[in-house]
Amino acid sequence: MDIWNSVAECGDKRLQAKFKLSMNVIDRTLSLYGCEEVAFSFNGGKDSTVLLHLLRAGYAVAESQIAPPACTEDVRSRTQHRIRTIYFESPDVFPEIDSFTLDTAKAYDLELELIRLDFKSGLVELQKKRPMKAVFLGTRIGDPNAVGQEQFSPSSAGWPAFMRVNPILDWSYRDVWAFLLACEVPYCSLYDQGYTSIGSIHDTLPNAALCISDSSSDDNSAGTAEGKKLPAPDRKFRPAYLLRDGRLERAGRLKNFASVKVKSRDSLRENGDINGLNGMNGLFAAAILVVGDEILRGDVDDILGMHLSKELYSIGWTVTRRAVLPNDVIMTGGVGTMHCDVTLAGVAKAFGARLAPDEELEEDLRQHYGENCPGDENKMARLPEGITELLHHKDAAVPVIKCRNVYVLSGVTTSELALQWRCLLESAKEKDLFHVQQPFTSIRLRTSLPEVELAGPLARFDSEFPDLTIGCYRESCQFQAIKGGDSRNQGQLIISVVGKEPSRVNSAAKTLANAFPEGVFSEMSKG
Ligand SMILES: Cc1cc2nc3c(=O)[nH]c(=O)nc-3n(C[C@H](O)[C@H](O)[C@H](O)COP(=O)(O)O)c2cc1C
Ligand SMILES: Nc1ncnc2c1ncn2[C@@H]1O[C@H](COP(=O)(O)OP(=O)(O)OP(=O)(O)O)[C@@H](O)[C@H]1O
Ligand SMILES: [Mg+2]
Repeated sequence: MDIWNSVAECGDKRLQAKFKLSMNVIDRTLSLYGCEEVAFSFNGGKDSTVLLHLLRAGYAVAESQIAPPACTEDVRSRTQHRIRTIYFESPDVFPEIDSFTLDTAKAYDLELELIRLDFKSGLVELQKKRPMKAVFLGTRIGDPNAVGQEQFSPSSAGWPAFMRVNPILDWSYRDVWAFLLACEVPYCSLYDQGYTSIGSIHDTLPNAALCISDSSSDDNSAGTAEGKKLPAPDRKFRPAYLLRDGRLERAGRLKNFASVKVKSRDSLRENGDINGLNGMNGLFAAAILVVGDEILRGDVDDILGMHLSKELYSIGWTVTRRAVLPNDVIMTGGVGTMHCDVTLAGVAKAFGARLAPDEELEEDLRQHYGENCPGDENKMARLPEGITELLHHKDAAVPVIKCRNVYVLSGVTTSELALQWRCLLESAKEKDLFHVQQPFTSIRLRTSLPEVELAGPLARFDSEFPDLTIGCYRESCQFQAIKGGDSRNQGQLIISVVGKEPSRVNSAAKTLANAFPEGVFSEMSKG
């Protein structure tokens, strides 16, 4: 069956959506540059195999001008252009990959150019001999060299000039296999032997998560590449399409096993490693960003922000800032149906990451919303690439989204927020994300004394108890104003003494009370 029909009939909506977008990229490229001035970079890997078949389908339509599904690849064989294909040969490549590439080129009548130079020098030579305006690549998000790339990315500075076109940039590991299996196209035999991403013979092994004889890999939905045992040569492996957790795709690449680095203080800070940093300097501080025009307008109180402040305070963390931001403060992306799309775009921008579809969150949202999921085109499930972890909890319908040291909570009522907070704390404990600290303790004293009488003694206590935070504010200015009084001199003063050591807090409160006649202060109830 041809590609268009196979995808149309596979019943996989997500794959169909990805396919549509990719075909659009291919169509735009061919319209822009023409078949003559583009090339396909093919190396026999699974990603470039997917791309090959997308290109076959795309060229067929572009050249025949017959709309799918009437236009099949058979029609293409009667059209003029063979797909110009470049393959950089290397002595370090697996023989299976090499022969699959050559056999496939023959089977689909590709116009193959073999290059025996490194990528850069090879491309320089190619541009001299027969220039290309654009090159199709099977780069996908998550590939080390995908960072910063879009579907259309000009070649980097120092490289010959051409457009890198990445039609399957947003495809997940699962999408790749769904496509190859649905279209029943041949792929390199190594993938049936447990290889999930193929580099050179020196850096690639079958994926330990697919090892049959290793009991630790029976459930490959969890765990990371680092720390997994190297597979012994006599072990048997399941095929690549059975890897359930796409995040383990590169677990068989040797660089992964060697990459347990000693973290420097700078790298911890750069990566927002809150555990590491806090552990070193003893500062447990958080900032809260609340997004909502209605709060800025004064229509709604920032109840959620207050709630979170109290929760953080109750686990011994200091809140250094609580900022309320307008919904449109973040200008990149955020075209989804939910305001949290905007928030995540902001987080991505702050960390210099791009938003990419996340199949795990897509699945969560699908389960939560069922058929009514507004994230039809994966818009709601776009997460900052490479820095995001989803924290699932059995009691919460949607996970907390962790982007390095930023936690995105989506609760919109205090009870939803309270539930998410509890789930977050439990996940934090289980995964050792951040530490619950000794809680703060506080005493609040109310007085009718005028400010001038209090100012001197308070300043002295402040320096006498440097480990405590001593504050003073007027009670309920808002209340006075509503009643129509002059709020400046009305309402009692509240003195708050806050610290971690209850004995110190008590002692400060007593010292203060003793400095004035009896009965001047009354202690307020907690809360
Ligand atoms: C057709 C083609 C174009 C490339 N263009 C660039 C480029 O513009 N900038 C760059 O840094 N690397 C470029 N590369 C190199 C790749 O980003 C990457 O280094 C390469 O795929 C090697 O991956 P590996 O080291 O995992 O084998 C290009 C590679 C190919 C095949
Ligand atoms: N030797 C090569 N010759 C031509 N193109 C290449 C070569 N190596 C990489 N590429 C291009 O870079 C893309 C990304 O390579 P990558 O290794 O990530 O994917 P893949 O080889 O297709 O699949 P896998 O991840 O399973 O190895 C390829 O799809 C291909 O377009
Ligand atoms: Mg590869």
